[in-house]
Amino acid sequence: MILEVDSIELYFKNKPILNGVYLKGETGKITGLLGRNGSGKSCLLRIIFGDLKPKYKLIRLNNKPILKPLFTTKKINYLPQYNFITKSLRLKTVFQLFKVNWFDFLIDFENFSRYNKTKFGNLSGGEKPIIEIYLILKTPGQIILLDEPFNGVAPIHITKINNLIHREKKHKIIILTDHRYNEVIDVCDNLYLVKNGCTKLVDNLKELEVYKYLPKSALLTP
Ligand SMILES: Nc1ncnc2c1ncn2[C@@H]1O[C@H](COP(=O)(O)OP(=O)(O)OP(=O)(O)O)[C@@H](O)[C@H]1O
Repeated sequence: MILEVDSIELYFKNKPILNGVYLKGETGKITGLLGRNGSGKSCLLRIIFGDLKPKYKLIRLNNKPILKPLFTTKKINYLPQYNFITKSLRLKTVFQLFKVNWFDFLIDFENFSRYNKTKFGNLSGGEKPIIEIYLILKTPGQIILLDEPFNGVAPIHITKINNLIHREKKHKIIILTDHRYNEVIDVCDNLYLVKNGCTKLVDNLKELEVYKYLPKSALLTP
């Protein structure tokens, strides 16, 4: 499946945020969005999900225009920047509600086994997104949007999440954004830079410095 987002124009009051954005995601590929704070990455994900209505947008799936919000089609799962799981629910109940296997989760994240009766709200700031990312990736849906999945997550768990994303991408379109650019570069097949309201497909990582998203010499040398 191919998802294309085209000609997005978004304003808040009269302030232009996005203007002429194009983005493409494909099954089997992970697409990354990089950009400075406030460049419009989260807005773009919300426009794709369908809960933010821009002045103009074109969204196509396999070349066919999609006119209703994608979230109404059950094809798409979205990880927002805020925690979306009810704090008072115990983890085992959360997994039951999402119809995701708790014991499969423990194969990847064995140190959560002690938490099966713990309430979601009692997890640490970095543990909560691990649960939410896992559920978003494992719930049926062919398009996955992840807004800052690595935020607050320890490096060892980022590696596990990246492995999981790699496994899931075989039958999904995955689009993610995060400021941990090394991790984004590492996991993504395609990268876009969001700048001045537009997207630029990044052909060469050096462009991230040229377009002043990264300071000079920030890229890790092999
Ligand atoms: N509901 C809103 N009303 C007015 N302005 C908004 C609203 N939501 C977002 N904005 C503005 O739109 C711009 C883009 O916001 P967005 O959250 O998409 O940025 P971002 O690239 O995701 O930033 P960050 O990397 O800091 O999360 C910002 O200038 C923000 O202040």
